[in-house]
Amino acid sequence: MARSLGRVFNGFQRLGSLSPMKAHLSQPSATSVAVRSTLVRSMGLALPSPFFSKPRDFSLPNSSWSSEMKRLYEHYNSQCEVETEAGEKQEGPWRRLPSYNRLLKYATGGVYLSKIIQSQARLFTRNIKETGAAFEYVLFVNSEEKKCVCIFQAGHLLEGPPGHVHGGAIATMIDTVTGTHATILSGPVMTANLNISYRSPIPLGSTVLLESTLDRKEGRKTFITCKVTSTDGSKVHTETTALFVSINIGHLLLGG
Ligand SMILES: CCCCC/C=C\C/C=C\C/C=C\C/C=C\CCCC(=O)SCCNC(=O)CCNC(=O)[C@H](O)C(C)(C)COP(=O)(O)OP(=O)(O)OC[C@H]1O[C@@H](n2cnc3c(N)ncnc32)[C@H](O)[C@@H]1OP(=O)(O)O
Repeated sequence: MARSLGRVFNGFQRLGSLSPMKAHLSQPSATSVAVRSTLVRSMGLALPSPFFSKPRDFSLPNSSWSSEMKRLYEHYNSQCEVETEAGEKQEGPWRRLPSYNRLLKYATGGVYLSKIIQSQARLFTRNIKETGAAFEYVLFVNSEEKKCVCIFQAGHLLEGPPGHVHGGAIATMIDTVTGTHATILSGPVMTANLNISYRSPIPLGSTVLLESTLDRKEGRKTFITCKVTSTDGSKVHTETTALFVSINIGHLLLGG
């Protein structure tokens, strides 16, 4: 079981460090086949087959996305693959992270894992089916700069103060972005501390940017900072420092 979960996190880390072009399009060297099959097993990146249905990737554009959300998506997505002077395509500085409503649902594994699969659990930010109603977001990672950006459109079900986004929903997105970033940087982690300063309210329905940056690593501890701003950067909504502690995944699930 722990080994299966390890594969999930390894797949996640590889998404942060390997080119999707390399993983999916290059000649099938032994390494790329191994990487690809790990990703397929652990992250549900399966190709259509009679035996598996393809999971929904929630981070792709849908009709609820505002023009600003789409514009920013295109801005980062266009930097995931760039063209050389010779006209060849190669990986760019950014990579889009796919997003599913269950981290473990598409992993294979032993008896203990199948019990988890049978449960009704869903990722908190991806459990509302109506598009645009709650958390619409997409993450891009820049391994070179050790940065992660998230374009987030807050739907009408996230209301806190009238007409504005609930502070807990904002914290959820900060935890999601910094937690994902820390996992890419350090493997399996748990949030130990989130320290959020709320500077200005976020209007409901608006699109904002979350920028997560590695501050430093000290042993098992990964320190990350995160800023939420308006999309033009002129308004700061929140400033956060976050601490993630590396864990043994088997220890977490067995409660030992
Ligand atoms: C299934 C895996 C879960 C992780 C998932 C994360 C990301 C997944 C990635 C992608 C998936 C997609 C989306 C993800 C979405 C959201 C991510 C959400 C992540 C969470 O939402 S997760 C839930 C909330 N989270 C908790 O439920 C944690 C409860 N907690 C504990 O489980 C323990 O508390 C733990 C493990 C944190 C540490 O326990 P431990 O026994 O392993 O280590 P220990 O206590 O010895 O601390 C070691 C060193 O950290 C320092 N330290 C510890 N805590 C500190 C604090 N608060 N402030 C300052 N320093 C602290 C110590 O001072 C020491 O420092 P030093 O070594 O220098 O002495």
